[in-house]
Amino acid sequence: MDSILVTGNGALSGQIPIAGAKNACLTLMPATLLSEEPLTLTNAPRLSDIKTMTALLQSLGAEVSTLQDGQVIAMSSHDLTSHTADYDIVRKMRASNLVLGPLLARFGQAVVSLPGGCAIGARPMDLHTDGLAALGAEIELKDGYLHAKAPGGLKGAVHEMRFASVGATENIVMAATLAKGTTVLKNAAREPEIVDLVDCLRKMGAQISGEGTSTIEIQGVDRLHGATHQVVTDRIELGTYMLVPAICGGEVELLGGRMDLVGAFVEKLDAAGISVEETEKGLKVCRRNGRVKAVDVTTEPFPGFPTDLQAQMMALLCTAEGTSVLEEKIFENRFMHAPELMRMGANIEVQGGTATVTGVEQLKGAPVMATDLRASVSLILAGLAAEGETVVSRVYHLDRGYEHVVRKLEGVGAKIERIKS
Ligand SMILES: CC(=O)N[C@H]1[C@@H](OP(=O)(O)OP(=O)(O)OC[C@H]2O[C@@H](n3ccc(=O)[nH]c3=O)[C@H](O)[C@@H]2O)O[C@H](CO)[C@@H](O)[C@@H]1O
Ligand SMILES: C=C(OP(=O)(O)O)C(=O)O
Repeated sequence: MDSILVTGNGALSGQIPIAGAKNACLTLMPATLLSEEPLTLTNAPRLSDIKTMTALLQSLGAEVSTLQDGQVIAMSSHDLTSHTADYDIVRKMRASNLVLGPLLARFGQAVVSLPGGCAIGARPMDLHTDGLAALGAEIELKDGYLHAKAPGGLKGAVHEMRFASVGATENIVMAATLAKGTTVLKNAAREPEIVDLVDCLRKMGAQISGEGTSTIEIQGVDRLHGATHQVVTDRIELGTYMLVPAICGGEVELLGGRMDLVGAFVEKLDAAGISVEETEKGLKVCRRNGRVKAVDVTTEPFPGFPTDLQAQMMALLCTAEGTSVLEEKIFENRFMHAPELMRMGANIEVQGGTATVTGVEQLKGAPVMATDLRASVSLILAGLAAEGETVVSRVYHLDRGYEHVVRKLEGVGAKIERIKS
């Protein structure tokens, strides 16, 4: 298994291009199942998760090809040969469950493995199935698989979710595009990836309003057609690289960065003494003066502070002046990076969903292990700021969500290399 060697190298400056969003692309790809005409995505990120979704769609009989070094994904679901998302694929990647809504809507049947849990916590699907049942689907659990059918087609309904789940919103909205009549989804998720999905569905002929708010209304149509759509900027990759000058010093411009994607995160950076400025090409970030200040952070659904940036923010706060309290409210087990950061000299106490971080003057390089996607990049950030060498093992987690991480960080002066095993 490959590892990454990082050697602390002081302040880092330059530009980093930001890719299309993994979490948007992984919901846009299953949208191809809603139409027999081709769907083309541009600005796709080059990630192993995208390859996993490609394999899943191909296992259903869809044609998927990647062009322009993986940045364009051309898909066609004219004839499908299967309606089953196999456990072997779903257990690798929870986003596989996003084929449920589209398959059910267009074919009236779907068999999708439950994802089970992962390193960060449980990944239940009750909110997805409750919403689809409200649209008339009959769903039962057999052998670890959800067997869903809607022989007479789905019917629009008013449905309120008890929690604004991103995945459930995506499945329900996609299913409702082909349902008979109007669906009103209340307490819907407001994440930019939902807005991007709705933009794409609208290009395919769907009639939807209210995306980006808590109430989304979908007027079902008989069929959707082909479209071409550009994947929105990855706000999590953006936030991650915004932390490079914050933790190391220097000034970095994030090409393609947008303030509206990272509002709550920028507020916390500002309180910590980091300046973020809009430029013609994106966002420019640098430390205002001296050491970063401690700040308290609570993860929340959008527009709150994202759970997917909590591990990276913790790496920064390990070096801050004072004590910060981080509360993780989305996933019950998302502090696996804390003990690894402590191997680098960080002072962190974890109790349940709360981590108390008292900043230290200097982190020290160490061999550490990535336990999940965002944990792995938090260890790289810590390694960039640490004295000496840090070796991050199990980097296959990183490949799920960060394209060309070595090249991007070398571009701003980091000493980083991938060690092939
Ligand atoms: C609200 C939130 O921050 N969602 C994040 C979540 O999306 P993802 O779609 O994976 O998860 P959800 O938005 O559904 O929310 C997660 C929370 O809801 C609970 N839950 C979810 C579905 C369900 O049917 N029943 C249920 O109880 C989960 O146990 C968890 O506590 O992970 C993605 C990858 O990290 C992030 O990009 C999303 O921003
Ligand atoms: C945890 C993540 O992804 P997934 O939900 O696909 O596991 C993530 O993007 O940080």
